Amino acid sequence: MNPKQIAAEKAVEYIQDNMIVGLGTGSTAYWAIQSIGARVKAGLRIRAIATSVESQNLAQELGIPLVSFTEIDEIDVTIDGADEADMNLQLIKGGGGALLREKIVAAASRKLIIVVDESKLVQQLGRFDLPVEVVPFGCEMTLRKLDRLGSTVHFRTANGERFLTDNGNYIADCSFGRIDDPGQLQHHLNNIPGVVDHGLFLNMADLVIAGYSDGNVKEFDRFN
Ligand SMILES: O=C(CO)[C@H](O)[C@H](O)COP(=O)(O)O
Repeated sequence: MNPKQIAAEKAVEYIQDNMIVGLGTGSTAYWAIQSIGARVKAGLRIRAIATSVESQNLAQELGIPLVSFTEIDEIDVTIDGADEADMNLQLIKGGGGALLREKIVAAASRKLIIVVDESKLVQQLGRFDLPVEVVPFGCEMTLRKLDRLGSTVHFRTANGERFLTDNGNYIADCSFGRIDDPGQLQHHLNNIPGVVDHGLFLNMADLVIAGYSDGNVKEFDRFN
């Protein structure tokens, strides 16, 4: 079994009948959705809310009942991936471009479980370029402001075009190098008009579950 699948299947053990479940996005969350789908088929009764069109489509294909925020105001548990997780459970997310919906869902969740393979565990955030979602209007100006924060920035592309998020925005991938003070960077990013949100998920994760290539799985919580 691959390490992403090992971590994802461990996380799905936390799901119980009658829960509202947040479905993450990406190749690790994919395995969690597959495993939830199998449990639903076997009789598990849950309702889910997806963080992207891609995950929503997959959930529908697997027969997982979906809800929207008009019907609920709290999510019991969300299982999502990450691009980096440090030992304080601070994260970089957004490699798949779904960071805005992921953050809305994470912020509405009583428990956020992050599933990764061992390569995502880092001493310090910053090796992975930080994805920042920006509104198309004035985006060149917004890019300059991101650049002035000390990053090397470029717009993400897909098939030769600027990548568009599910919300119709662009992603600026920002290389800051080692991020010594994620809280301060978050503060600066939140103050740039045109920045919708960014991939720093600080003090949000309750548990990180890491899968290893030797078949092991480890759980890290806030107090490790
Ligand atoms: O934040 C994300 C999508 O926006 C993903 O969770 C993150 O990029 C990890 O993806 P993967 O599990 O495919 O490595």
